[in-house]
Amino acid sequence: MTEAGLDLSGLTIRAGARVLVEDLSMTLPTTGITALIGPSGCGKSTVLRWLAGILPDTLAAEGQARIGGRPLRLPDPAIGFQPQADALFPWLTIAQNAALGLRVAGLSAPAARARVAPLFPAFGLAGTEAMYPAELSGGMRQRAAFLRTMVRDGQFLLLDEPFSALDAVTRLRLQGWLLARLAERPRSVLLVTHDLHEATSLADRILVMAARPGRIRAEIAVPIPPSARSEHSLAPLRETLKTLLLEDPPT
Ligand SMILES: Nc1ncnc2c1ncn2[C@@H]1O[C@H](COP(=O)(O)OP(=O)(O)OP(=O)(O)O)[C@@H](O)[C@H]1O
Repeated sequence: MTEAGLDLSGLTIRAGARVLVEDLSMTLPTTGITALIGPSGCGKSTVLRWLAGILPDTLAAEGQARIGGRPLRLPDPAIGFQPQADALFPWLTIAQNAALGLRVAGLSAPAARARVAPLFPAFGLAGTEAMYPAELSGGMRQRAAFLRTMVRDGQFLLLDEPFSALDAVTRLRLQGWLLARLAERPRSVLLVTHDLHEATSLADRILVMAARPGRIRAEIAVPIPPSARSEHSLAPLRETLKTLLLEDPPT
């Protein structure tokens, strides 16, 4: 791992007497995509929420995390978190939604608006500033959510199933679009997904979680360079992942 990467160790999360996540450790380098996969309910979103500093008070957590050697703050300015689906507020305009993360971080409304305004064209959202989420397509809403997450400039982006609500073509376009944004401004992405095609085609590394309690059961590097990845070349890796996931008994 590079010096300024994120190191998480010994994370245990409990809901009362129930252990949701047990002794989970992982590292994230400063750039690249790490996919986090695992059966439904194994604790993927819970781990992301803890890293983002928004775990509900009803859950108790212990564990250590450091970024480049310094302790992680909860919440930490180096971390950007995007919850499941697009999670835009329907009563706010796209410009207000996009500026929300900066407002929460303490910027005034005019300063936050000034920061997000120039980014609308690069996110394919020019002309949507005064519109409301319901007036946009699913792909545009998702790009607005990305804009809100990425404008905060955290080095580590935690993305919880960012493409799952999109149709297949929009999903492919947006996956390519995300790779282009990361090529412009390299960051480290922790991508939660249920889609093995998505995990194998985008990630450098795949962490497989097991359930009850949630823990990492395998870490698999994707051995094929992105330019050489194809349905055919990735098929054996997908089979390996499918086997690992099916070994976990259903809830
Ligand atoms: N606030 C909470 N209080 C009690 N239990 C919770 C709470 N939040 C999550 N859980 C439980 O923690 C477990 C993990 O949930 P989580 O949403 O993290 O799983 P997941 O792997 O992200 O699932 P999915 O893939 O279906 O989104 C589940 O059993 C869930 O019921």
